Amino acid sequence: MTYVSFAGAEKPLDFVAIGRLCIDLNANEIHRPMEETMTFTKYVGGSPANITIGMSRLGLNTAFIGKIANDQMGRFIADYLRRNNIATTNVVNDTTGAVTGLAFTEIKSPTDCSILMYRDNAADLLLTPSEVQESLIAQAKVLLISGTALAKSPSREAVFQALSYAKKHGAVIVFDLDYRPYTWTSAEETAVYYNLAAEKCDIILGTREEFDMMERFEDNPDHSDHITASKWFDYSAKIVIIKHGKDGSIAYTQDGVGHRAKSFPARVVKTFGAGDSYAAGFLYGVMQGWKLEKSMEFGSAAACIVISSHSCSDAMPTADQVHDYIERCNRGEITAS
Ligand SMILES: Nc1ncnc2c1ncn2[C@@H]1O[C@H](COP(=O)(O)OP(=O)(O)O)[C@@H](O)[C@H]1O
Ligand SMILES: O=C(O)C[C@@H](O)[C@H](O)C(=O)COP(=O)(O)O
Repeated sequence: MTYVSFAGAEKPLDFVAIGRLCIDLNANEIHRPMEETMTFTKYVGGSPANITIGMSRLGLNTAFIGKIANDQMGRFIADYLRRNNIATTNVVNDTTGAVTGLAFTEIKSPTDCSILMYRDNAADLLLTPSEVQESLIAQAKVLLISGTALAKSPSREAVFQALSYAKKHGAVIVFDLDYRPYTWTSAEETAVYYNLAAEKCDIILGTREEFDMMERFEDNPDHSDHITASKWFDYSAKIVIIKHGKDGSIAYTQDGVGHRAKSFPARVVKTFGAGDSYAAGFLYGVMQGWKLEKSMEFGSAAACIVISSHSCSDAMPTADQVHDYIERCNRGEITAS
């Protein structure tokens, strides 16, 4: 059964995301704390950027809407996007001297990872509503928004502007909750804006903890996934996915059915990047018209490939790599670390 309908060939662009374009600096010396880490490898980062890179690797026609610093880091990001066939016509250069957000990652063990973010005066949060190109969104089958871009004005208003263009032109709207507490000033403000945005979205993806944050004004004492998902079907949602890390994920649909996916075994290097690769793999599957379970399985396998690698963006797999991973797991050739 198809739960979401995507526009056909009349829309030339499969996927556009709005939000942050940043730099990941991933620790080279793994299995030690940040204090003892001396060298890092630079990659393009930022959750919506990673998802877009993932969609492009999977063969979809993609574009990005964002703002980059007018410096070497900004140029590195724009160049990387172009080399990955992501249209940058709506990637705007900052003119105020803002900088590129940095994410230093600490890899203490395969299960104990953290991120140290440098986000003061970050260019991505300065995108304005008037810089969002309606003509680009009009061509897109899917618009993906990410919660972190709602943390501050004017990026917050830019996202709401993009949402109204997407509604006007019939794009399927995907919300990856992508909650990063350090970007926000208060838990109340966070919940208010997340809920306002989620009302407008067709597909909502988040972890149990992210949905808990949104439910701070509501009654869900047992953290029930079913209760969480049900609320959104009174608005625009067709699919609500709650991710549970290694324990898999569950997708609810408007008919009240919960579709479950287990995770695959993985030789985990680090845990971050799982959600972004899962989102790319899942959305790719749904856009191919696959059943939800198969799309979720594909996302789960894509996640395993990324968490078994050093980077997030650069490790995003092709469709052949994901299919191959699933086959190898089914043959029992891959076991968990
Ligand atoms: N340790 C793991 N082993 C195998 N798969 C994992 C592991 N952690 C996450 N995944 C896969 O990635 C998906 C998303 O991971 P999750 O940690 O829930 O999201 P996020 O990275 O957004 O916090 C999971 O549903 C699962 O399929
Ligand atoms: O989103 C960021 O700014 C950092 C990412 O590039 C980073 O690699 C990461 O945290 C990925 O997050 P996840 O997929 O939600 O685990």
